[in-house]
Order: sequence, then C-alpha cells, then structure tokens
Amino acid sequence: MISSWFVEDLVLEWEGVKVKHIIQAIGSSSLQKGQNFAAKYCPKQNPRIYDSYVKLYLDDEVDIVYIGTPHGYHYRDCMEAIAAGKNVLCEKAFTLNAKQAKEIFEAAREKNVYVAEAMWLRHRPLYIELKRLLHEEKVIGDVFRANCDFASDIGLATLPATSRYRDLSLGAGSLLDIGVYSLTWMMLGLNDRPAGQGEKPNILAAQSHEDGIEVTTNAILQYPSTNRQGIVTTTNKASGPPGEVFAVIHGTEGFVEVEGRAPSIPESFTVYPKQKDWAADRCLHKREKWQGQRHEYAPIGRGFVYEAQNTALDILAGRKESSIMPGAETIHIMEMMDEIRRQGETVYPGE
Ligand SMILES: NC(=O)C1=CN([C@@H]2O[C@H](COP(=O)(O)OP(=O)(O)OC[C@H]3O[C@@H](n4cnc5c(N)ncnc54)[C@H](OP(=O)(O)O)[C@@H]3O)[C@@H](O)[C@H]2O)C=CC1
Ligand SMILES: O=C1OC[C@@H](O)[C@H](O)[C@H]1O
Repeated sequence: MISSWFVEDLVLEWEGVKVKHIIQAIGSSSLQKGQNFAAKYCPKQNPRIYDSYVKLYLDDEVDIVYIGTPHGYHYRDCMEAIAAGKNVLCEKAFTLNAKQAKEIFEAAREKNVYVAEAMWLRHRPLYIELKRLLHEEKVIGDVFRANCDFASDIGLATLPATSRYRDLSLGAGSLLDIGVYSLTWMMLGLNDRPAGQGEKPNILAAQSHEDGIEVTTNAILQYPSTNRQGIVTTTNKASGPPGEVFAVIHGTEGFVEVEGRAPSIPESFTVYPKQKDWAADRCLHKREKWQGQRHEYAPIGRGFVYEAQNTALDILAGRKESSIMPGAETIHIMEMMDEIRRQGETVYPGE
C-alpha cells in the first residue's frame, strides 16, 4: 500500500518541485508483482524489476532505497541495504524497538551512508509552521499540555493471520502503526528543543490486547524540566468516522486545535487566543464566542512530496542524516514506545 502511495508522489509534477526523482528499480517478492506495480504506479518510468530486495541493493544506478515493508522487516531490510552501501529511507515505525534503531544508525555511520525514518508528517509544511508559531512566536503563550488521538478501524477480525496488522513477527499493534503519529504530535507541542535533543519524559502507560495483539494504548507524558504534560491515545478498533479535531495544544494564552481526517493527514489548524472576558464564563464558554484563526493547507498529491524532496536534497548535499528527522530523534521516539510497551506488556518475538 504505502509503496504505491509514495511512488505516485515521487513522479508527481507539482509547483515548487526542486528535484526530479528517477525510479531506477523496484524490488519485490515476485517479478510479476514488481512488473504490475511499475505499470500501475509509475507507467512513465522504466525501472528494472528485481525478484528480491537484495538484488536491488546491488544495482549501481540506485542512489537511495525506499523501504516500505512491514515493521518487523525494517531492521533486516535496512541492515542489508546499508551493508551493500546504499542510502536508505525507511518507513515508520522505524524498527520494533530502540535497540534495533541504534544498530541501524551505527551501521550507517560505519558505512558512511544516509539513513532516515520516513516520518512524512514531520516534513509537512503544516507541521513545521505550527511548531514555529508555538515555540518561536509563542502564539498561545507557554504551552503546558497537549493531547492527540489516532483512532482507526482496521477490521482486525476480518484480516488474515498473515496480515501485518495481525502477525506479531511483522510488528502488529496500534502503537507502532499509528500511535507513533500521536507521539509525533506531542513532540511538536511539548518539545521546543531541536529534533534529536528532546528531554526524556516520565511515562505512565496502559495497553490492551486482543488475540495477543495490542489494540489500544493510552499514555501520559510528563516533562520534568517544564512540567508540560501530554496524553497520547490510539486504537485500531474504533468504529465510526474519525473526529475532525484530533489534537489540542493548550498554552497560557490560548489553544490550538489541529484538524484533518487522521493525525497522519492534517489539513488545518486553528489558533484560538485566550478570550478577554474569559473569567465571566468560567468553564462554560460557548464555542461560538471563540474566534480562531484557521490555517489551511491544500494537499499536494498524497502529501509525500515534501518528504521525498527533503530526502533528495539531503542526499544531494551529502548529508548522512535527515535534517528534519535525524537518527537521535527516531531513537528518542523508539525509546518512548519501548517504555510504553514495557508498561503495557507488549512484546515482539525475539525480544
Ligand atoms: N506513511 C504512511 O502514511 C503509511 C506508512 N505505512 C508504513 O509502511 C509500511 C508498510 O505498510 P503497508 O504498505 O500497509 O504494508 P503491506 O502489508 O501493504 O506490505 C507492503 C509490502 O511489503 C512486502 N512484504 C515483505 N514481506 C512481507 C510479509 N511477510 N508480509 C507482507 N508483506 C511483505 C510486500 O511486497 P512484495 O511482495 O512486493 O515484496 C508487501 O506488498 C509499514 O511500516 C507501515 O507502518 C503504511 C501505511 C501508510
Ligand atoms: O501510517 C499509517 O497511516 C494510515 C494507517 O491507515 C496505516 O495503518 C498506517 O500504517
């Protein structure tokens, strides 16, 4: 699924594009599958098709490998690509745990190649601008709390046991799959330090499981140096349509609501300054009274264009880490998920 979405955006022509991506090769478990993929998603390109990923890593024309396999294979696929001397952009969640992530970044350093987690949300102009408004312009004063919920319905019971949503060896579970976005919004709201230098929060977490698969996670984060708190929630068994507002960030001078179909696909945010007569209303503010300023972001393609472009610019500049999602930030996120899973008693095979 994700590889098709990403490739469609790679070949998209859009205003503001600075690089031209060439899809040199496609690696798949079968030649036929790879051929069908190329014909459907990048018909104007002429990629070589390989019936194994490792064969693709040996292709001299390939500058960077994009890995879109299930979570449980990210460690293997990254390590094999790096061993072959390839730069890598690997889907979220980057690995099953922080230990695997650290080993990958270490291997990349030794081989002097680029590796980055494909956390596309971080590259979106909406995310970057909101972070600036909150922590540089301080549009809502000092942020003191935030929450984000990613609730989706994947129809777990209807899926085959081999699905990445059900197979634990593939990394099944809502936290790694979608909770990682809720955490990413916490990093925007609660962390005003540069990526990779965030403070470690105290964490209190609970997880629920069905048939051994983690389906619901709730976690409270508390940052010792600022006293900021965040609530991270996620479930893959929600029924009904998603709410329009999926994250709220509160500051001493107002609040921000972030809207969109899902936390991975934000469409707008609204900044609500504190109302002058707030004391008169106490807790009974009428919603209509609040005049917020909405910032809308028109979608371009599926939204992967920014991540693709920034990664290409990193490679062209000779960088070995992403300027937006450096290794230390990926490890920080993985460590938080390790701690949530430790408390929630979610364990993957081999751990
Ligand atoms: N950024 C985003 O919005 C999204 C990101 N993702 C991320 O992308 C990754 C892949 O997700 P998604 O595309 O939904 O996954 P899929 O289940 O669609 O699998 C992707 C491909 O992985 C390959 N694969 C290798 N081994 C296996 C295996 N044992 N079982 C199944 N597939 C295997 C297959 O390709 P082949 O047979 O051709 O080798 C398969 O088509 C995950 O990390 C996920 O979190 C997913 C959705 C959205
Ligand atoms: O990254 C993702 O975003 C959309 C979800 O449907 C999907 O499960 C997840 O991998």
